[in-house]
Amino acid sequence: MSDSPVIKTMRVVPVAGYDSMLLNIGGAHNCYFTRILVILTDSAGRTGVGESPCHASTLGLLARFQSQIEGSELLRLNATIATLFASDARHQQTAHTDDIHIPQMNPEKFYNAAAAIEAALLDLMGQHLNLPVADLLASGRQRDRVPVLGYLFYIADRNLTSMNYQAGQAGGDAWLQLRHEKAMDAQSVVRLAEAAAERYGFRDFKLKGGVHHGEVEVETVNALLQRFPQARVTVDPNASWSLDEAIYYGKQLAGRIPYLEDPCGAEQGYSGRETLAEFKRATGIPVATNMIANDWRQLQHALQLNAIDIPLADPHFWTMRHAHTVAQLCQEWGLTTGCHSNNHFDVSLAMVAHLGAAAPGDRLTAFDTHWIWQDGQQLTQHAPQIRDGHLELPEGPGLGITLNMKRVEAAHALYTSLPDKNRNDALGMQFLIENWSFNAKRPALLR
Ligand SMILES: O=C([O-])C(=O)C[C@H](O)[C@@H](O)C(=O)[O-]
Ligand SMILES: [Mg+2]
Repeated sequence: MSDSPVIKTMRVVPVAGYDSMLLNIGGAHNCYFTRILVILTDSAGRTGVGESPCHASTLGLLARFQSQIEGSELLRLNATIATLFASDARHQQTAHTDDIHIPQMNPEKFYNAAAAIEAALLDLMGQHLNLPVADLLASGRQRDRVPVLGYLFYIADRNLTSMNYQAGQAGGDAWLQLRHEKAMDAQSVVRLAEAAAERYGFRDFKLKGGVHHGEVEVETVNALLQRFPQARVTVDPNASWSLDEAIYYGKQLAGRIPYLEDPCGAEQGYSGRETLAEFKRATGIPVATNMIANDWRQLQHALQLNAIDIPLADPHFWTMRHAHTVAQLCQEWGLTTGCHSNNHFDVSLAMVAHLGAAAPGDRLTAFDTHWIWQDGQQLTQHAPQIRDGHLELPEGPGLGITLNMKRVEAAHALYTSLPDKNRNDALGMQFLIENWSFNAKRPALLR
């Protein structure tokens, strides 16, 4: 394969940006969030990039993989990725998950590392072939824009902390201001949704639950539905409700929401897959998950139990190509394709755009993205755009993005300056509730 470009360098750049004090079952988002960029250069003088969540163990894995990537032939991408999988057999024994802020979950970050490398290789391959990455995924490009939802959070009062949360821009766009301000009740979440809809044109919303008592979160969903009667609104309590509670709240929302996300989880010796199956039978509400079907083995069990309808296959914890395979499976087996997200920069936004653009069929639920909380902090020359409730596929070959190296170096300098580089949502939460600690079965404010 002498005419293949060869990977010359692999640079791993941890980067940081700013976040709002967003509440979830794991606590409060820190004022900083961290990510990893994998930047590859090849012998044709091109640069490819991928992004992943940041964790010390992911950085360790990437350092280990560097010698397998440098010197490899771009056109042997399949073999290169297979070698990574073969070199890390442990990933097959442990369920992986994105939820790095939830302490008991597995810290093994193999998939995060492989996903960032694979995305960077696909970016280079697309540039080499003069094709967008969406055309390299097995179904090829199906659409030029992907429906995305407005991801809403309750926001704690940053003034109660000594942390470096940013203030909004007064007098400008309402979203850019409100996303930094306290929003702890239904009315202020509706105001946030209005501002997000005005800026991005959303017709779908997801409320991050697992924060207040379930009654309050149902009330917030009701308020959103009342304000946006045509919208698809849902809530994700991250399995903090018991099965009984989930059925109780589910029956209140049935018929008015398109699906519920991880309404309950493992309890009393039953797995989350088993309780979700019971929830579905009791309420008839479709179930989405990013907690209990995160690898092929978990997905198989979830489907055998008929526990889920929408596997939210995030390319960062499946890899882009495996997430696309999940989308194909959804298409063939009558499930709905969706995608989970964490905070991210615009390289991840481009990865999600290409995945969504290549997902086959029309049973696609609006994809998650946290980007609206990071909008303005892009690390590329032109970030992909969200307009009219859709994420637009960037133009050009590969991922269609070009890094802004000045911004990347600044984000790396910010990362280097941070005392605590792994995500820890308990820190901010302890300003609100003394000695607060994580409990998988309790919403964050119920202590
Ligand atoms: O759908 C989910 O479970 C998530 O988005 C997990 C995230 O970690 C979310 O809870 C967050 O960022 O606070
Ligand atoms: Mg979720």
